[in-house]
Amino acid sequence: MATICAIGLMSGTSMDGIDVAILKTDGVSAIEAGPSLFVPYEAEFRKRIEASLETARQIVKRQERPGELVELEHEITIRHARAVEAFLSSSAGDWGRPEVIGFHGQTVLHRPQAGITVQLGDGALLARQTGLPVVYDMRANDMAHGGQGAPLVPAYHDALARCLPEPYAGGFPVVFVNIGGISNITYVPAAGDPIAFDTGPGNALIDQWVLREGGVPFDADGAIASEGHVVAGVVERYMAAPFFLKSGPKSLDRNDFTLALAEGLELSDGARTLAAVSAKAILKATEHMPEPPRLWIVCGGGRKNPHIVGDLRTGAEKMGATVIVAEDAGLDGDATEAEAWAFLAVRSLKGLPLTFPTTTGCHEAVTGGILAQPDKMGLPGG
Ligand SMILES: Nc1ncnc2c1ncn2[C@@H]1O[C@H](COP(=O)(O)OP(=O)(O)OP(=O)(O)O)[C@@H](O)[C@H]1O
Ligand SMILES: CC(=O)N[C@H]1[C@@H]2OC[C@@H](O2)[C@@H](O)[C@@H]1O[C@H](C)C(=O)O
Repeated sequence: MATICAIGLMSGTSMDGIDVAILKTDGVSAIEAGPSLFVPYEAEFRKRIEASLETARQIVKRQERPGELVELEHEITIRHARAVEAFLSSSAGDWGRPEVIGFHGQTVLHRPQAGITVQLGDGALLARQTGLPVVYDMRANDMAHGGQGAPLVPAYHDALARCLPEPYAGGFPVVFVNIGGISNITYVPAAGDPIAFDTGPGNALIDQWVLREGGVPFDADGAIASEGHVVAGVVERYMAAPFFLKSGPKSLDRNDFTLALAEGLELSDGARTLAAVSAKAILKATEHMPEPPRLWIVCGGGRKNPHIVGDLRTGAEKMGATVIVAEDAGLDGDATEAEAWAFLAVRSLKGLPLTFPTTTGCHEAVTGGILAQPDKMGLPGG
């Protein structure tokens, strides 16, 4: 199958900025990842997005944009356009001529039970601004087919798991863990569709905690947590949530877990305890896997928190597994999600499924996304 050069854009639940990546892929097994770029949001803008989550709770129909959401969507889109511009004027510009952009946007509401998921991002505007075709709104069709609308990265994780370098090649079952604001896993068996679901809070609670208690946006390299101890009772209270008993498919809204159960802890104990919660939530996912995984590959910003990774490694090794970070397998753990959006855009153009009954609970494997051309709009392939 022909390969296509695609840009992927992700602004995740951590709301810390825009990840940009570029990929040459056939959307199936050929994957050549190029450079990537992270364009951070300044604290003020992150606060605006965070505040908008409250406003977004009023949304009943997913096209609605109450209050400040109209302006915010415009600004988020323009910021993505500038990010693409900056990316293409760097060395990435010489890497390949992009034929399409996969645009995630910013999730401000995700209520799978009510069949609604809202990502702020105006694909048509991005196409006009960049002069490139844009595939966006990739979660909606999955939901329209009975799926959770998340996670979508599994199709990419599955493809990556099938082309791992030595000594990791063929070590199935492989589990990819993405520790973003929320964490999610993809279980890749030797044969058959991947199994995926959100596993619980990733960095979002830690970020909220250290911002509120310590005035910093995240616990860089787990330094704050290094001064603290795990308060086991608090971990247990978080782990008592009914969410953990459910098997997949399941997905979370950023606000499904809050700091309420950590109230009263001292700053460093809170950071350490919430890191323990993140790791425990990921390990808990093994109860919903057909077999214990042999290899865990950790992606996302949380792989830089040594407490989350350390606790995960301790628990996984007890189950006979090896835990590595994306870089150990020659991958870029900061860019995996953005690369995934490039990969999914190519799949969308080719009419290939983005999601499967085992990843989101959709009734059948379905494609998705809307294609916006710089000068017209239509469905991919149309
Ligand atoms: N050096 C670091 N040490 C500890 N944590 C870090 C470090 N760098 C980033 N992080 C954490 O990673 C988070 C960003 O992760 P990531 O970019 O994977 O999130 P995201 O794109 O919002 O993901 P998702 O959509 O999966 O929720 C930051 O908010 C921070 O908590
Ligand atoms: C609705 C939404 O934006 N969900 C995000 C979020 O962040 C992590 C987890 O929760 C995952 O379900 C998803 O993102 C990744 C990229 C996904 O769809 O695979």
